Amino acid sequence: MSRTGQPIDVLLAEADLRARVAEMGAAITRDYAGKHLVVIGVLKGSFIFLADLVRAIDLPLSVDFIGISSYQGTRSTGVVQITSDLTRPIEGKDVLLVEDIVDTGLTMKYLLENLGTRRPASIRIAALLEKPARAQVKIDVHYRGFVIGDEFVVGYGLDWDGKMRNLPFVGVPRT
Ligand SMILES: O=P(O)(O)OC[C@H]1O[C@H](OP(=O)(O)OP(=O)(O)O)[C@H](O)[C@@H]1O
Ligand code: HPA
Ligand SMILES: [Mg+2]
Repeated sequence: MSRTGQPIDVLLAEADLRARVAEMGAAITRDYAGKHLVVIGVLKGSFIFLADLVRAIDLPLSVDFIGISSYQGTRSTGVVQITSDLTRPIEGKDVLLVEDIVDTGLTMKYLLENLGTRRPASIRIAALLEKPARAQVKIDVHYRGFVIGDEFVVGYGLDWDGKMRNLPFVGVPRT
């Protein structure tokens, strides 16, 4: 395949992603009716999911991003770092944190603790994927796209060493 340089087995096709993101957007629209949401994308992995999800939410909202990094290749270093911070305070705001994947849960644990100290009115997580087999901490994912197995996945924002984020589907590189 030209975008990857190696074969990828499709796990979630474009149509599966589109349908599930529409459902998630509808649920969020219902739950936050009458409120103004602050949608926070966790960079870089969330950027494609976030772009599709916000277009499925029929509410007034703002978007901000926080840059986080902990993975090298296919492994979590366990050390979570903020590489770029939010541009606005979230005190008193209803925050929806948007992630591509909750894997060990360490990134989300760190973010919930860090953002929690900024005193938002509420904070929930929308994650496209959750990998419970690898969880090291319990994270309450309020809006979950798909539960997947223990495989390392790429595409739709998810990378392998910085590459393959631009695949329009979620797949598993053949090893
Ligand atoms: O639950 P965890 O085991 O912490 O893994 C999940 C996090 O790891 C990935 O980000 P990464 O640190 O690779 O940065 P990226 O989003 O820029 O790819 C992914 O996008 C999540 O943010
Ligand atoms: O399965 C994964 N793929 C890409 N990035 C990731 N970050 C945590 N888990 C994954
Ligand atoms: Mg990554």
